[in-house]
Amino acid sequence: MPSDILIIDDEADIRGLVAGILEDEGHGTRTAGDTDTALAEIEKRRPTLIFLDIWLTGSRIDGLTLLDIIKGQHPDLPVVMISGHGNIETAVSAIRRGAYDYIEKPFKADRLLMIAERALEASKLRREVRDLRERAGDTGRLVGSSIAMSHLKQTIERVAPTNSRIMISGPSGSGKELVARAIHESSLRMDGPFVVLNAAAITPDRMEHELFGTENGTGSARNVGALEEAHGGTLYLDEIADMPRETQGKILRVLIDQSFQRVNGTTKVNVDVRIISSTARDLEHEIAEGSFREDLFHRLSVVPLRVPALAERRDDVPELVNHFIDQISRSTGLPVRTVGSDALAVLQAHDWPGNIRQLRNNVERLLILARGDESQAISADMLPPEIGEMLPTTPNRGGEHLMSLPLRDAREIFEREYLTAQVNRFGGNISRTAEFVGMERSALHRKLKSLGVG
Ligand SMILES: Nc1ncnc2c1ncn2[C@@H]1O[C@H](COP(=O)(O)OP(=O)(O)OP(=O)(O)O)[C@@H](O)[C@H]1O
Repeated sequence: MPSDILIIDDEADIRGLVAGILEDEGHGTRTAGDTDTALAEIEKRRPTLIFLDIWLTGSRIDGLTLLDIIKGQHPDLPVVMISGHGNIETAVSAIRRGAYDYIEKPFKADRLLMIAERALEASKLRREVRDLRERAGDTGRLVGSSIAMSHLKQTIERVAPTNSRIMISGPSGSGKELVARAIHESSLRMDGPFVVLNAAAITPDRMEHELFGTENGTGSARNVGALEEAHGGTLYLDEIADMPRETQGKILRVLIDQSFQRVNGTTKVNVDVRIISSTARDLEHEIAEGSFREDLFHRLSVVPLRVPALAERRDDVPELVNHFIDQISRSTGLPVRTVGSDALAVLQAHDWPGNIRQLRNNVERLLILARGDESQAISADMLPPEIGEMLPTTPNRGGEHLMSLPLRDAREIFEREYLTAQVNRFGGNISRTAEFVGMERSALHRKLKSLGVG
């Protein structure tokens, strides 16, 4: 993105000089000779960097007051003060008030460019860190207050500080990795690394390289493996059932010895790592089949923890939907939409075989594809067909969904639609209709009257 630098100085030749130097290096510039023009320029579009003269003769307010206003409105916008020889102290106090740096007149072109580039880089990094923090903090939060979820959160709090090995089981996409992260975040190792090794995504011949690292024969690591990287923290072994049997034996040795050797290595590497494993498969079955070592299972599964499928905690669906809408719109810039109660009812009734991951993907798709006015709630008829079609709908009611109505109202709508269609089908002949639908003629008459049909 091109930079857009605003230069605020009461002296036209200084403004011209600074703008010239910056433009020669490809920066975009704007200038302002007084504080009101400056505020108007900032209002027009937020610049990426500001050079601000401390002494502004002929302006309504002085440079420092303008700095306070800018920092109040745009705390992340870097401001570099331009100071004369006599007011270095003021420049220093400006830094205390939030300025990024100051440059003293007369200045060399190199120094001006260096300060500008450093300020732009620092502000870019700050923005990136904030985005990452926001995203990390957000994805790390376990959303849901259903009984099943509250239970899970309580268990996490209890087991997190204990350091014991945990085996998390649960269907794919149910949140096992998020649970492992939550355990790490509330453990005494929270300042250490959280390393993920997904056994399902690594070919058996690469597994030991990834887990133990490699050595070049001289005793030092060529590649550091996941175990070594996780020293002082937590190693999350995702889909542990996919570990080759031979590697299982080696992991068992690590658990017993608290040390291992790198591939092609001679040195003994000592590590202090807490292992959390996960499985979407039934490990007892894998053990019976002979594909998973029972002794390793018992070592890894000191505390077994089960993450329920989304279908077992449908109460969480509305909260999750709103959480994902916020999260997705923040990271993609898509507008935040509300979801109507009819659509929520359908989402809640769906079985979600792909669990929370599938729900999240559908929310994302909804936000991208949702038609209509942004301020209008997303209704049931906007849902992807495979979600909505599994449930009864009322085709002639403009998208209103039966699932959003109490039984009495839903039944009335259904009866009206059904009987109207049957009466039409028999050309208005009530006797034939009554015979087909299995009612007495007189009872059908009364029914049609009460429903306002005919
Ligand atoms: N309780 C929750 N609150 C908020 N987001 C959640 C929750 N559970 C899961 N998610 C989100 O759902 C997605 C899938 O979760 P995760 O990767 O933890 O599932 P998993 O069970 O480890 O999946 P897999 O079995 O495929 O490895 C992620 O985007 C995660 O952030």
